[in-house]
Amino acid sequence: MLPLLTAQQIREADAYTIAHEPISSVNLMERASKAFVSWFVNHFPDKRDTISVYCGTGNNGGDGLAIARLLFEHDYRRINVKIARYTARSTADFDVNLQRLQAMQIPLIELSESETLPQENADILIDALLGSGLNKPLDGSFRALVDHLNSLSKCVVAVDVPTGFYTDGEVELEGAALKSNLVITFQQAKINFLLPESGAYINCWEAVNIGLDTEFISSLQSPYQMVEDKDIHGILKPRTRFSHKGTFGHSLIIAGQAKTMGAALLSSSACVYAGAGLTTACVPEAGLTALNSYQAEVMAIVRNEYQLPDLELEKFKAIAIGPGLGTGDDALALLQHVITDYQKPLVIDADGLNLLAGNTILVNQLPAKSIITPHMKEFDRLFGHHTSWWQRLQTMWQKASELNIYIVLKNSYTITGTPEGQLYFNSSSNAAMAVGGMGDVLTGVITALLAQGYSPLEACLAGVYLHGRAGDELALPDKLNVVLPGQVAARVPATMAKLTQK
Ligand SMILES: NC(=O)C1=CN([C@@H]2O[C@H](COP(=O)(O)OP(=O)(O)OC[C@H]3O[C@@H](n4cnc5c(N)ncnc54)[C@H](OP(=O)(O)O)[C@@H]3O)[C@@H](O)[C@H]2O)[C@@H](O)CC1
Ligand SMILES: [K+]
Repeated sequence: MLPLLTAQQIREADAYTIAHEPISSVNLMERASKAFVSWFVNHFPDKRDTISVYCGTGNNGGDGLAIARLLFEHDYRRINVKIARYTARSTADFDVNLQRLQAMQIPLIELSESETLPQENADILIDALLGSGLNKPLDGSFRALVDHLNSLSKCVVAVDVPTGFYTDGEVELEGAALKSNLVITFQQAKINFLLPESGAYINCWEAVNIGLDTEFISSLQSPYQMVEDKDIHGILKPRTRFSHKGTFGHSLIIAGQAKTMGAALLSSSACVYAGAGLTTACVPEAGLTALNSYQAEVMAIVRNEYQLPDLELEKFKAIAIGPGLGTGDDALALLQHVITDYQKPLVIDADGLNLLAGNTILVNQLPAKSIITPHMKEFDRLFGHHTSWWQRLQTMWQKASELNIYIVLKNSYTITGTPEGQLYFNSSSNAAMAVGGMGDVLTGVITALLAQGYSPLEACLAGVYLHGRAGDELALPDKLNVVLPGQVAARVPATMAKLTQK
């Protein structure tokens, strides 16, 4: 796991590395700038590009000055530097790098508050105005400069953080930040890069290693963690010889109505592909033919709207309820039945969540360690309206612990909130997976992992990662625009095989 740090913790990690490696802060700045430049030259190999480096007078600006010098040394000769001298203060490392730069043949101008904004003819703008030191929304000259640069629609590459963008805490929707095509960020992703609001400012980001002390970073108490490939390798176990269908558990998926059988088919099929020993789907009679022809491996319990089916709940190792279930009285009665009579963690998705919304009594009765898998709207229906994703994180943190459940909030970087107060960001998946039915597949995968004896936390982390990674393997090599949920389900066994190879 990679702990994700707040701006304050990043400063602590910088200071710790400087004191204990030891390395001088100006040399750490040089190392960070070199890491930026190595990535930059690979992405922008054309040395005839004209480049303007915009620098503030803090350490982010110091990086910008070092980057300009290093790029010049890499034979990028059509480079110029513009320093926004909007305050009399500058950092010592900025001053050192200004002296180093002045010894070179690089055109440099200083912008003062009263000056009109500069003409800009460069192809690429490097943004080193402000970084993680941002402590108030942009206004005055910085705001005017950022608005001006945004209006030019140039290719912007930000150093560490786009100017004006908060790395953690609420992203002000009205606030201005410099929109960047690429952010080359130091050491690790910043928390807000992983929240949807960043989409308006950051097209893509890349973290480059600058050698901050990783042991110290791991020792910092951060509720925010990034799940990596190696973590899932550590969770998923290969199947052993002499295992049989009983080894991998019997799961029950309660889903579908006549018109929404697709959700039941996708979730139960994904459960089969993700390795449950046996899968039974509880569906209406109208869906039986579809179920039998779509996925022969799934058994059925037929239900009608007038009486509760005899489910024999205790014989199932894992139960999921909700995909396409509807929100009628019969669905509510079923949900009440499984919540009150099943003694193990449940997986609840889609209409199961819509039924829970506003039903505080039922929410409070959820079996301990149950897993709910809302998307943003379902989350808000359950826990109230939120105006930002940062707020949602705080609610998730609070509710997961209060209700003793796992909350899997689906998004580009799906977040799993735990009763212990951790928030895990998933690192797989891609935009081609934004298709209806993808969540039903995730429900099936998580349920299958529970049935196989993985703990609820393992089932959430591995299920979410596996699902996203299967989608990546399908979409990324050919840059596909769309992958279908059924394809993702069918891909899961191959992805799982890779993640269980030691
Ligand atoms: N530390 C290290 O070892 C390493 C750090 N590195 C680099 O340092 C960067 C962080 O540098 P930094 O802390 O100097 O802050 P930076 O972002 O340059 O801002 C400068 C000053 O601007 C001010 N300010 C804030 N908000 C403002 C606003 N809205 N409008 C106007 N002014 C505003 C505020 O000063 P204040 O106004 O509070 O006096 C702030 O201090 C980091 O992103 C990375 O690039 C790397 O080299 C690796 C090693
Ligand atoms: K910046």
